[in-house]
Order: sequence, then structure tokens, then C-alpha cells
Amino acid sequence: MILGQNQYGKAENRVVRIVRDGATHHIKDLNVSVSLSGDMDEVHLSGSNANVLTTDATKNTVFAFAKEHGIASAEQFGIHLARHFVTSRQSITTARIRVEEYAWERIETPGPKRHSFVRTNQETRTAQITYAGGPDGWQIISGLKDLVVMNSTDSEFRGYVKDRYTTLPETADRILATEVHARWRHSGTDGAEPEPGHWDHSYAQVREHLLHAFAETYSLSLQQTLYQMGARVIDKCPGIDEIRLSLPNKHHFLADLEPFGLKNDNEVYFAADRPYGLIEATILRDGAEAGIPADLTNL
Ligand SMILES: O=c1[nH]c(=O)c2[nH]c(=O)[nH]c2[nH]1
Repeated sequence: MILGQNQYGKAENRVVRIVRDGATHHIKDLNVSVSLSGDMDEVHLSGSNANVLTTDATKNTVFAFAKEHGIASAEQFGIHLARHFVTSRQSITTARIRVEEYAWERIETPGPKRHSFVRTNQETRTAQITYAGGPDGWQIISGLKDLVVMNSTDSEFRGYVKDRYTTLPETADRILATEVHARWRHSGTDGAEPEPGHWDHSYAQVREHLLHAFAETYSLSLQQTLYQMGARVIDKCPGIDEIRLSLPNKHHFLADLEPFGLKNDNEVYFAADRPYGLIEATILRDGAEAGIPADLTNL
């Protein structure tokens, strides 16, 4: 038998970095997972730990880098870490850094103190940085998850296959709601430090395009809406070659009010949490090769 693909590292390092600018403080709150691979046959086969950088040290590196380099963005922090692991040890050939970022909003109060925050309840920003060495060894995938959106009209669903198990009534006016889970891959990344604010600006742009495309599309299906959302990003963001969207259809069924002698004129819905339709697709720039895995749940 042979040893197949393997990787190791410390998962879910919860690192919070405070920047104190006088009375005004800033917070970065990340969940960072490090995964290293390379010449690790012997630790599995003979038990020699000679090539093993401990997962404990990878954890320590995350916290030390938060101090030494600061956290400009999830992407930039991941780039620093990935470069460090691959360039500092010959036995490590690939580093994959996954980051979730939790957003805090300032609680604005009268007076000079600016150190209170409330966790925003919207999406979680994500990033995955993989570095396999050399100038071309970078892959940077940004993303978001749990961004819940709803259109209360301008959505229909008709003309689908009717087999003997089909009971769903056609509708020309329904609620369309989903929880956006998106990943997008940046092209031409060489790990160089872009201008300050680059990654935040890029993130804000993609988020805006996704939301606007969702709002502006008259939907004939969630599949069609998904394509419009992804296509908008590829069209408007030249530095992004690929985007994958995973959209659960958060079904809203008309509540049956007839037993109570009430007419339901598209006003009262039952928001079902499961089961849900799950609509997923990748949209690619012409000529680009797919690099984002199909199953986003582990990303
Ligand atoms: O937008 C939709 N796409 C489907 O494929 C589907 N299937 C279903 O039952 N409802 C919906 N809605």
C-alpha cells in the first residue's frame, strides 16, 4: 500500500488583533486554519518527526504574525503565513491558509472613547490562500457565507418538468430568498503586496455586485438568478476569473388560511427551514480554468 495525499496543521486559531490609535481602537477577529503538506512520508511510515514543524508552532506563528505584520486583511495575513511556511522549511512544499473573518461594528457614543463594538450579524468573510512555492504558486480565493437576501416579488417559477411525483404548483409571483455562499478566485496573483486597502476594496465590490444582481434580476428560477449574480462579478471585476455560488433556496410557502375563512393574497408565508433546494454553479471567464472545488462546504 502507499500513503496518499496528506496534510496537517492547526485548525481554527481564533486570533483577535486590536490596533490602538489613541482612544480609537480597531478590531480584526479571525479564525485561521493552517494546513501544511510536503515531505511528510516518514512521520506516517516510520514515525520519524524530523520533518515535522509542530502544529503548536504553526499556531504560535499565527499569533506572532498578528503582532509582527498586523492584519491588514484576511487575504494579506494568509499570504504572509503561507509564504513563511513554504519558504522557511524545505520539507514543506505547500501551505493552505483558510481564514474566516468576523465583522465588528463600532458602537458610536458621545465623547472621545471609541473602544466599544457590536458583532455584525451579516455575512462572514472568508479567504483561502494556497502557496506551492515559486512566483506562480499562488492561489487566492476570497469569499463570503451566510449572507441572507430576499426578494418579496419579481420571482416566478413555471414551465418545469411534470412527472407523476410533481405536486409543486406553478407560480408567477413568489418570494425568492437565499443565503449566499460564494467563493471567487483572483487571477494573476504573485503574492506581492498590493496597495493598502486592495483586498477590502475588492471584497466590497464583489459583495455589492452580488447584491445588486440579486435585486435587479427578474427571476425565472434561482438557477437563473445565480448565473446573473456570478456573471455580474466576472463582467465587472477584471481581476476575478472564476466564482462559485452555492445558494440554498429558502422556501416560503403560502400559508393555508382557508380553514379560518381568510383569503391569502400572497401576504402570509410559512418560512420552511428544511428541506431546501440547493442550487450551485461556477461561472468562469472565457478561457479560465476551474480551480474552485465544487463542494464549498469544506472551504
Ligand atoms: O428556482 C427554483 N429552481 C428549482 O430547480 C426548483 N425546484 C423547486 O421545487 N423549486 C425551485 N425553484
